Amino acid sequence: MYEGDIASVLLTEDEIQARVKELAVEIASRYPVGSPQGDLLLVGVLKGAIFFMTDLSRALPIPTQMEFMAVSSYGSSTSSSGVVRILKDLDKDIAGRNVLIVEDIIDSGLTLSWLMRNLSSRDPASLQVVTLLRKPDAVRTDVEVSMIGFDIPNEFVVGYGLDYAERYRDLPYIGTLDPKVYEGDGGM
Ligand SMILES: O=P(O)(O)OC[C@H]1O[C@H](OP(=O)(O)OP(=O)(O)O)[C@H](O)[C@@H]1O
Ligand code: HPA
Ligand SMILES: [Mg+2]
Repeated sequence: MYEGDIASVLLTEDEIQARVKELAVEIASRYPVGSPQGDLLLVGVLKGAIFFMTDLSRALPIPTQMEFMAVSSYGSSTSSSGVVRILKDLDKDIAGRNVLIVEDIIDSGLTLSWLMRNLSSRDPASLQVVTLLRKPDAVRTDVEVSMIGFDIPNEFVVGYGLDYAERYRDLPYIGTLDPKVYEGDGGM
């Protein structure tokens, strides 16, 4: 599939699945069952986090509830537009809840810092973040990320939910995209 478009496999399906299980254990240790704030509320950031969210929630040994928010800042580019747009907001009020943002990747960190500001203004009891991937540039932003699956090099990656112009999300692994695919789009 996508013959010739993937330059290299960065994380195999097995590596991703093993790390998701470790993250689930880490998350469960932070949220005691039976808290007065109710079940942990996972907020998945669409569309990129779709597979991470569904795999993580099923690996978690504690009861969780799910909400989704859709935001976009990349569109058909390999660099952030710098403008975060809400395409779909949460359905429920998160005031007084323990909220865990589930992200696929923190790259420039712009989306997450915007999300943290937006969600903390809704008065959750607690607000933490788990991301599957983080790139080095994100370290320069001031957002505190509680749990990280993998730190990866500064290359545009696709697969396991991550897209380029809406393609490649359906790959079960994460790979780097051959630059010939995005040459001329003005991105990285
Ligand atoms: O740290 P940043 O530089 O802000 O990049 C990270 C964000 O960018 C991607 O979303 P995108 O805007 O591509 O929307 P998508 O999830 O629907 O693909 C990704 O899924 C993160 O949410
Ligand atoms: O490397 C990336 N790949 C796909 N989507 C992204 N959104 C931010 N960084 C990336
Ligand atoms: Mg995208």
